[in-house]
Amino acid sequence: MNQSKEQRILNFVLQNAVRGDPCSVMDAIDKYCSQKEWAMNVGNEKGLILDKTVEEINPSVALELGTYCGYSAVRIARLLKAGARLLTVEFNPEFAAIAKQMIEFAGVQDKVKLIEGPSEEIIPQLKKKYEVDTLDFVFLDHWKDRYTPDTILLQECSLLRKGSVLLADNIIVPGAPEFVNYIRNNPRFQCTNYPSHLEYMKVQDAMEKAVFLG
Ligand SMILES: O=C(NCCCCc1cc2ccncc2s1)c1cc(-c2ccc(F)cc2)cc(O)c1O
Ligand SMILES: [Mg+2]
Repeated sequence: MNQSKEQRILNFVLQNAVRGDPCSVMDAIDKYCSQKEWAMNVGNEKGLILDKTVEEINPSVALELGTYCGYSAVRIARLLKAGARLLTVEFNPEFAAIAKQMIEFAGVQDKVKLIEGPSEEIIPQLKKKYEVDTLDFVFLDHWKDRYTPDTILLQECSLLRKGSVLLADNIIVPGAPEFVNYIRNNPRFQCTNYPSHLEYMKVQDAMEKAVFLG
């Protein structure tokens, strides 16, 4: 049975990166996906915006929606302080299996909890089942038409507190126009747009940061 693209990405990492070295894992994925096969990792350019946001917040509890191969989970987890944790949610079992191996190879598995399932099911479980009080940081990188309903769901589940930061990928491509409209017109959020480019391409993209005002 021929391999999936995601399996080929993982194999390239296993053969070209250094076990326990998150940066070598990120570099290997970026090298493969820019030279061999495009894939929807956040990439290095938007990854730097993600890094700066995470470093600014220094979150104790972070949530990622849309794990894919684990590139941004590794990227976020490498910056977390001792005792801090990332919960990352993936819907696709094949992707989750790849991401699990990627996260373990990078050596950040102690900081990352990979949860398999749809975001609308997992979010309401975060408090009781995953012992979350509130979220300091949320990275939205899953289905673009789920950004708005899941942002509403996070509020309904009292998972945001004054100062919680949302960062959304793909504001231009594939685009999340309904989310941009919702979040920029919502007085409970303070928004900032970060122009960038689609991963591995010379195509305009952007990220949107939204700080919850409580
Ligand atoms: O769809 C994208 N990302 C979401 C994948 C959906 C996976 C999900 C995770 C999950 C977890 C929990 N509940 C439900 C879900 S659904 C995505 C697509 C492109 C792109 C850009 C140009 C193209 F020509 C073609 C694709 C670029 C990107 O950076 C992306 O993030
Ligand atoms: Mg994305």
